[in-house]
Amino acid sequence: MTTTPPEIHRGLAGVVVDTTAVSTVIAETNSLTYRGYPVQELAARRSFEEVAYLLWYGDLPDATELRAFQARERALRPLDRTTGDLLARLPESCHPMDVLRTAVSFFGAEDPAEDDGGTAAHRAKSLALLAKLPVVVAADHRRRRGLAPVLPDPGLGFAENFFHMCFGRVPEPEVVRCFEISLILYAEHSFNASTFTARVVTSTLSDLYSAVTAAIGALKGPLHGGANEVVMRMLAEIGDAERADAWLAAALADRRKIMGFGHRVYKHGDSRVPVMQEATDRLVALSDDPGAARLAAAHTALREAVLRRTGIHPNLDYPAGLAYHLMGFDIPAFTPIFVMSRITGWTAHITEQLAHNALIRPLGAYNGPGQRAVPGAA
Ligand SMILES: CC(=O)SCCNC(=O)CCNC(=O)[C@H](O)C(C)(C)COP(=O)(O)OP(=O)(O)OC[C@H]1O[C@@H](n2cnc3c(N)ncnc32)[C@H](O)[C@@H]1OP(=O)(O)O
Ligand SMILES: O=C([O-])CC(=O)C(=O)O
Repeated sequence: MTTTPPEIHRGLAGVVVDTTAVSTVIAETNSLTYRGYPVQELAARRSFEEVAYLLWYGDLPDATELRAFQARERALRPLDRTTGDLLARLPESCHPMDVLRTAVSFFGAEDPAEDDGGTAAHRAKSLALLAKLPVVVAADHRRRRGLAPVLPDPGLGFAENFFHMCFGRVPEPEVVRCFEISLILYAEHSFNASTFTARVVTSTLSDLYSAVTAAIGALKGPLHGGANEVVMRMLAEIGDAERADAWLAAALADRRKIMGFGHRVYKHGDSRVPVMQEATDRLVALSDDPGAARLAAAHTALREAVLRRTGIHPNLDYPAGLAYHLMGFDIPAFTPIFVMSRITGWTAHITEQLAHNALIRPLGAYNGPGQRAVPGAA
């Protein structure tokens, strides 16, 4: 009897695995909406806190709802002593994403309601993670510079407070706004690899912390969120616009992937790039660092060269990588900043998965040796 071989979808490319009401990515029109709102309009008119509320509750908050939401987020920021001590013991040789992954796992171990999968419990845990993750990232950023942590300031908004905790000061409002735009653009992107990871873990009825811990692990990889760090290392290596094309030619000849370019869904440009690129251009114009214009020129030259030689467009990590450098953050903090934002999308999907759960368990087509006897067996 002959059987038809199963159709294989490596990397689940093009496979629709479920419905979602959180966001939609329409590759044909390069568009992205969160709960129906175009992300470009949210980035132009709304705060990151409003976008977090939108992703979790399905609609934008009114003024009273926003005030209450902000007050709760600000009150949840401080870390307890045990968490601070644990994180301070991690080796500085580990990547800051390892620190975040450990922190979330520890938050779960400490939470007596860890296994409470109710919507109210999920919302409380999601908000606590939104509030606390920036404190972990900032303390780790300072530790690597040999500096003591700066406590969160409940008088400051989410984006301003992060600068305050990293640098002990808040930069000019335009810089804070560019940062906030990056957080809004990074917040959610449908069934990307890290969100899907969170949904897979949730589908076994495991807890929210386990799902987020796994999602952090997935985001760390350079084919996903880790690319924003590689973008900046690549630009530093290229240095000057004149070297971009030769650098690219050598990288392509080595069959290396150019980080910050290409996308599984968008094949004609990432819907978020124009907004982020504009924000990055504003940062270059604001910068008094003489190196900023040189790096920006190399950034443009590489983008043009990649498009000319391969036809591949940049993704969000390409402008965001340069933007975070211009804001003063150290490269290893770039992907953790992505986590501070994507925690909103991940947790919205975890809640959605749980509300209509089906265990995620695909099939594999076996291509190993045929059945054989174990040596020594009768
Ligand atoms: C926020 C985000 O997570 S956005 C994504 C961030 N990741 C990156 O920037 C990493 C670099 N990019 C890539 O590796 C890829 O574009 C991915 C993984 C993001 C998507 O890739 P896929 O949809 O799986 O496409 P795939 O990797 O098969 O690429 C198709 C072809 O384009 C080429 N290609 C795609 N992206 C790149 C790139 N960045 N540099 C060089 N070539 C590339 C591939 O080599 C492949 O060529 P081939 O058909 O001759 O083998
Ligand atoms: O959608 C993807 O595959 C990756 C991405 O851009 C994101 O997660 O923001």
